[in-house]
Amino acid sequence: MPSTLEGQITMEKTPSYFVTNHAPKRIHTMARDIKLIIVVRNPVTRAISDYTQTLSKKPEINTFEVLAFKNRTLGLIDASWSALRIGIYALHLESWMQYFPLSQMHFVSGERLIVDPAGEMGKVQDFLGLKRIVTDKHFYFNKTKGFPCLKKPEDSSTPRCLGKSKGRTHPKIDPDVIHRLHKFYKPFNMMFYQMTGQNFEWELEEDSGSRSSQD
Ligand SMILES: Nc1ncnc2c1ncn2[C@@H]1O[C@H](COP(=O)(O)OS(=O)(=O)O)[C@@H](OP(=O)(O)O)[C@H]1O
Repeated sequence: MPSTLEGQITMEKTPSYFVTNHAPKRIHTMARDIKLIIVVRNPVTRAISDYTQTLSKKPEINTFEVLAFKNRTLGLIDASWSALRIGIYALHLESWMQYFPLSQMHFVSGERLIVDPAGEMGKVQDFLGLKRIVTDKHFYFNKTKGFPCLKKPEDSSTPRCLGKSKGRTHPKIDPDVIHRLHKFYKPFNMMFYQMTGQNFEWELEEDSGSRSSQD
C-alpha cells in the first residue's frame, strides 16, 4: 500500500480478497485499523454475472445450468463452482469477523447502488468519515447504458460510464434452476443478514420472479 499523508486516505479495490482464505489475517497484520467496504448483490444474479463474464472470454464453456449442478436430477448444487461459492457471503464474512469488528466494515447493496448511487455513496462517505461531496448532482441515468453514470469526473469535462464489460446482457437461465439457486442461498442469506444487521431483501426478487412446479 502506498504511504498516506495527513488528510489523505488510501483506497484499494480487489474484488477477490473477500473470498481469499489468507486475506483477512494478512490484511490485519498489515493494517488492523483498515476500513473494509464490501459490495454485495443477490448471489443468484452475481453468479449469472460471473458466468456471463467467463462466457465472454471462453465461449466454449458449458451452460450455466450444467455448471450449477453436481447432479441435476437429484437437485445437488455444485457449491464448489466459484461462481456459486463466492455468493455464500456468510461463509466468507465469518473469516473476516475473526480479525475485524463489524464497525470497521461497510456493506453496499449492489442493487441500491444502481437505483440510488448517490444514496449509497453518501453512506460510504459517512463510513469513511468524509464530508458528503459526492451527491445526486454527480450522477445521471444513461438510457443507452441502462445504468447511472458520472456527469463530469474531476479530470475530464465529459460524462463517464463504466466500460462495456459492466452491465452486459445476461443469458436467459432456466427459471427452475434460478428457483433452486434461490432456495440454496436462502439460509446463507438469512445468516448474512443476521451477521451484518442489514436485510438486503434478495428473497423479494425470487417472490416477484417466476416459480417452478417441481419443489
Ligand atoms: N453504473 C453502473 N454501470 C455499469 N454497471 C454497474 C453500475 N452500477 C452497478 N453495476 C453493476 O456492476 C456489475 C459489474 O461489477 P463487478 O463487481 O462484476 O466488477 S468487477 O469485475 O468485479 O470489477 C455489473 O454486473 P453485470 O450487469 O452482470 O455486468 C452491473 O450490474
